[in-house]
Amino acid sequence: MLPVLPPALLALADGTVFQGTSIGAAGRTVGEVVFNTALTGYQEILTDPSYCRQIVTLTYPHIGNYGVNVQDTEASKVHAAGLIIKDLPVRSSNFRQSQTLSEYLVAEGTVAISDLDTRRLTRILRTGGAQNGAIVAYPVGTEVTPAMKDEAVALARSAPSMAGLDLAQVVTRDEPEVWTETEWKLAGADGLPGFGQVTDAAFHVVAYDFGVKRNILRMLAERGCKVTVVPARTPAAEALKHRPDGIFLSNGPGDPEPCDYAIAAARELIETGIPTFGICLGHQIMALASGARTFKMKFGHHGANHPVKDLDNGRVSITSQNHGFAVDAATLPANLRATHVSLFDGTLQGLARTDKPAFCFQGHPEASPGPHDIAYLFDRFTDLMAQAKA
Ligand SMILES: NC(=O)CC[C@H](N)C(=O)O
Repeated sequence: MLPVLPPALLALADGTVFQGTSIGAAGRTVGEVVFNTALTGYQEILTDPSYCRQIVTLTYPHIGNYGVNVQDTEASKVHAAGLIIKDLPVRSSNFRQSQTLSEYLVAEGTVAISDLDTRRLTRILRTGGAQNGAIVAYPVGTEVTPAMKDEAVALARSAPSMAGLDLAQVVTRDEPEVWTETEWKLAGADGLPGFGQVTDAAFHVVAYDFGVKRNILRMLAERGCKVTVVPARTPAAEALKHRPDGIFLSNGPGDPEPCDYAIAAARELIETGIPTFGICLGHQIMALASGARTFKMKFGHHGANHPVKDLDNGRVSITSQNHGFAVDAATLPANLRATHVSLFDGTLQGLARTDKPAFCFQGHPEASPGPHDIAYLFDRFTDLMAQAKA
């Protein structure tokens, strides 16, 4: 006999209510509901700090097939406000599995819902744009009433709008940390699976943690960087005390515009001429620091198969994406040029300063999860640092 599962509701601020099954922690959650089209990588998505205050709908129907493991986490905890999926397989299997997805969600206190029509939900979000929502998970056997649905809609409407929210301060760290761990390999230097360590670092990078993903730090370390990860509010003068060869501006949640402390630090650091690389929120912060503007997109880009064109050589990369804001191409100052563009909607994907060794990318070259086509941007950063040192 199949187990009786606890009921759950997903309510959207527009009044739409879906009934499904709770597959995570009991309780309630609110956030901006977005959809991600990646086929795999749910653990990396859940733990990506950029999803703070967002409830993620995964459009791929079977989620949980390979459980979760110790290595694939992008941060020390789940950051997504909630998870929405179509179907949780009864069994999961993988040689690295340490928990099932459901066990993990319960342990992390993450409220999640399955067994609802995620295609219908995605169409609502795509047509009307991302909107706030709430998931309410009830105890087994609860009879869901119309009053409970009304209450869930009211909860969805109580969530603040993402526009104007500085969430980098919410997810950043308190103290600096030195990072030396390289990428996970099936067979490392000793022939065993595991992460490596950077030895004899060629470069020292100061990385601003606005919600940094671990794979970014690993890809920097893999390329010979010792990374000092610093809190979001670190003033430029403080960062310079580390005598960095390069400055990295990380990804992160929320609206870039209110992050005035980060914009000011980035402006000052880029001015020094130290090579600077920004990813996602870091790209937006570099653009704002250079005088461009950002705007809130209708439903953003969240997936692992977005084609992006490199305007310098025409090369198209399939990329990982997760952003709800973008830099307005019409506002670029004379010293900021477009280097990459999305082939989905023509929005800006990459920028470079014409007067300083600083560049940035809107998508996720660390691709965790996702394809590695555009990992060359990390090499561009180490090349810039090598040139500056020579
Ligand atoms: N992944 C990110 O860094 C996202 C940046 C920003 N929070 C956005 O939604 O656009």
